[in-house]
Order: sequence, then C-alpha cells, then structure tokens
Amino acid sequence: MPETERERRVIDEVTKGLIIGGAVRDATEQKTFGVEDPSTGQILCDVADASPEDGMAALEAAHTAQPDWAAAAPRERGEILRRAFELITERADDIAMLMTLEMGKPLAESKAEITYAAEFFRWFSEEAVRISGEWKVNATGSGRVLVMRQPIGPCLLITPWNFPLAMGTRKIGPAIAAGCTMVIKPASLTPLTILKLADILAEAGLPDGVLNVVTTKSTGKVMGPLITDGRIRKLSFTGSTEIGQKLLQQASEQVLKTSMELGGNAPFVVCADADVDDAVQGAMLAKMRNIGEACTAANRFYVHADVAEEFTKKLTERMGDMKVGRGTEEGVEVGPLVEADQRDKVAELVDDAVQKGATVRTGGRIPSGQGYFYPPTVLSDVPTSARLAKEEIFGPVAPIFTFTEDDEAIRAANDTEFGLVSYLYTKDLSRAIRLSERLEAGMVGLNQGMVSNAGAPFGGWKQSGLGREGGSVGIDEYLEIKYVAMNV
Ligand SMILES: O=CCCCC(=O)O
Repeated sequence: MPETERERRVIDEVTKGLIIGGAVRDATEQKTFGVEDPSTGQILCDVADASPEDGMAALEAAHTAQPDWAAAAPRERGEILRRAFELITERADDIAMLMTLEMGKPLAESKAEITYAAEFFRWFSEEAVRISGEWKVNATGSGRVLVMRQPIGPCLLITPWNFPLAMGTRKIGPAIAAGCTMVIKPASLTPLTILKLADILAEAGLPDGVLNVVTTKSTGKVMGPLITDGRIRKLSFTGSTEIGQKLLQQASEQVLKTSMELGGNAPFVVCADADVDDAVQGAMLAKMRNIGEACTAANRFYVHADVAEEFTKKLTERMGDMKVGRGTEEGVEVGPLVEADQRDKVAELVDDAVQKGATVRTGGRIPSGQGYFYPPTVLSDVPTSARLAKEEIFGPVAPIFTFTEDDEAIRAANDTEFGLVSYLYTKDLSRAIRLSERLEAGMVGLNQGMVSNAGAPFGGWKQSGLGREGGSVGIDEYLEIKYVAMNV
C-alpha cells in the first residue's frame, strides 16, 4: 500500500487500463491484477488484466494506424520524441517514485534510470531525420541500384521488470523514429511505469494507435496469438534466455525479424597491474547497479592472486557498509529484490556455494521482517563447481575467484554460453586491447563498471541475444531494406 500522500498521488495519477487505439479501457470481463510493493509485499493498486481478445484488439489498432504513421514526416516523429524526452526529464521525481514503489530500487537508482531512459528518446529523435538509402550505378555502367529503408511495420515489444522505463524507451524510441506502430506488453510485476510513459507520449503528440499498451498476467496466452498473426512484423524482447528461446520458436512461424536482449553471466577480470581502488569502484557499479538485478551485472569476479586479498577486503568493506531498506527512504542504497522467488533463488545460489566451500565475507543471509530483501554479499574461495559460476545471480552477490595467468582468466571468462558484457581492469594499454579482443562478449567495460549508453550498440553474443539496441544501428532493427533495380 502507498505509505504517504505523495506515493498515493503518483499511483492515483497513472492510467490503470489498457491503452488501445488511444482509448483507455478495461479488460474484457473487467479482470485486474494487483501490483505489489516488494519492500512490504502489499498491493499498491490493480491494473487491467488483458485477455487474448484484448491483445488482438491492440494489434488491430496498431495495424490500422501503421500506414499513416509510416507516412508521417520524420521531423514530426523526431519532435514527438524530443517533447517526450523533455516531459520525462521534467517529471523525473514523480516517475522515480512510481518506479521505486513498483520495482523496489532506491530513488537515486530510479532517477539514474530515468536519465538513461530519456536519452533513448533524445537519441532517436535525432536519428528519425537521418534514415538514408543508397544510389549507385551498376558495375556494367548501365542500370542503377536504388536502396531504400522503410518502416518494418507493427512491432510487438515485450519489456522486463528490472529497468521498467529504459527497456521501454530503448524499443519505443527507434520504433517511433522509424515510423512503426506497436503493441507493448510491460512486465506484470512493473506495469505502472510504462502506463505512465504512454500518457507522456500521448501528451507529446503521439497519434492514437501508434503505441498500444496491453497489461496482462497471462503473457503466453495473450501474446502468443499476436506473434503468430501475420500482421506483426517485428518482435523485440528483453528478458531471460529461456523465454527468448520460446519466443524465437514462435516467431519462426511468421519468420519475424527479432531483437533479443537475453541473459548474461558477466565476468569482471582484475589484472595484477590494475588500480585496485578503481577496480573496486567499478565492481560496486557493475555489481550493485539495480541491486544486481541486471543482465549486465558482474556475475563472476576473476582477480589476480597478487591483488585478490586487497580487492576482496576493500569490496567487502564497501558492500558491508551499504544501507539496505525501502527504496523511498532517504539514504537507502539497496532496496528489496523484486519478488520472493527472486530473493529465494539468490539465497539458494549462495547456500550452494557455501556448502561447496565458499567463504562468506559479508552478507549471505535473508534478514527477518517483511519485504524481499537480500543483503550485499561477498564470497571468496568460491569453487568453480558452485552453481553461481554458471548461472545468472540477478542479485547483490559478488563471488570472487582467483587466477595467476591472463590466459586462465580469459578461458574462465569465456567459459559460458552467454556473451553479453565483460569487464576488464588493467593499466597496460596493450594488454587491455589484446584481452578485450579475446573476450567473447558484445560489450566490454574497459576500466569502467558500466557500458550502458544510448549512443552505443547494446547487445550480446552467443545465448545473450540477437540484434542491437541504441547507437546508430538501433534504428535498423525497425527498418526493412528495399532495393529497386532500375533499367535506366
Ligand atoms: O537486464 C538488462 C537490462 C539492460 C540494462 C542496461 O541497459 O544497462
């Protein structure tokens, strides 16, 4: 339940229905589901629980709006995004409160996400007017090649609970810029932030039907028919590899273009020549951003034996000093995990490592009391047989392994089916380049604990996904290429 007048107001102000063709409506049979505050386990409010018919109505609205939206001037599309960027920025405090209430992260983290999220709109507002093609004379000298890039058509966007706003803007921004309409299904744990965003986009002038929001607890039943309906032309998903694989199978029926931002298992390599204080600072960010609930979170720390004890001691001190509590409270740095299952899975991974011989340097135990809290935890002497050496932790736990040769660190770092991001700390430029080249990941944080940047191509290798979001290639995911062979 909201605990203050302000909390009540930000929740009351959000639309709680489905947004289809610009109209807000209840779900069929008026079904709703509750949105929980993970710091108390209490229900904050109810939102519409869509049925498969509601999902199809949203698709119909997106399909109907597509031709006019594709024909809208690029400048108009860009200016809507720019206005939305400004509105998000102006209202950051209220959006942050909403996000903290439904997801749990501290207010400062919510505000940082809002800045990051808004940047996707600013970035793609600038890209909307730069969609270009190609023109050339055939090698033979006769005939011409005209290459044009056109909106792919209605998109289905499925977004996760961990970055409720940024994962929305990273998909919605390029779709709007490219001239695509869309149906978006936010995570049922955090639907309020996307509903708020939809209100902002309407205020910024987005025409009815371009963005349709379907909130539901029955994702498979409601989204399945959309994925296999020929009117959707693109599926973009951020979430687990397991669900991504299922979606890819469904998407193969209509041979949909897909973007998949899936799981990670990021290694964080600290070489003997690294600046240990910098590495600890980077580790705090790579591990504790979003309470560790990020696909980019450092999952395995490989630290050279020469600096391992110094690094572990300093990291333990920083982690142990963090203030844990409800994200809305002043000074809190670590909120609750998003739900009981998530917290229990983290605890299970820690218990497994400890049983196999890991030493708990700080944390390691679920606190008593309400909410889904788990303390910042550092584990040393972790055996490679521990489950958390292979599985994504998605929580505030830093397992530390040691190495003595660069080759050993790279082998261990790459020994995973994932390949989203790797972090590397070294002061030696040539080692930095050589090792970055050998890391099997779509992104490398070199002497920095965060890679997220609206102007850079975010995405993974191997089972971490397909496609890129952000950067100058981000818009390509929403465009089709057409080549016209000209007999001139
Ligand atoms: O869980 C992964 C979300 C991506 C976070 C980011 O963009 O930094």
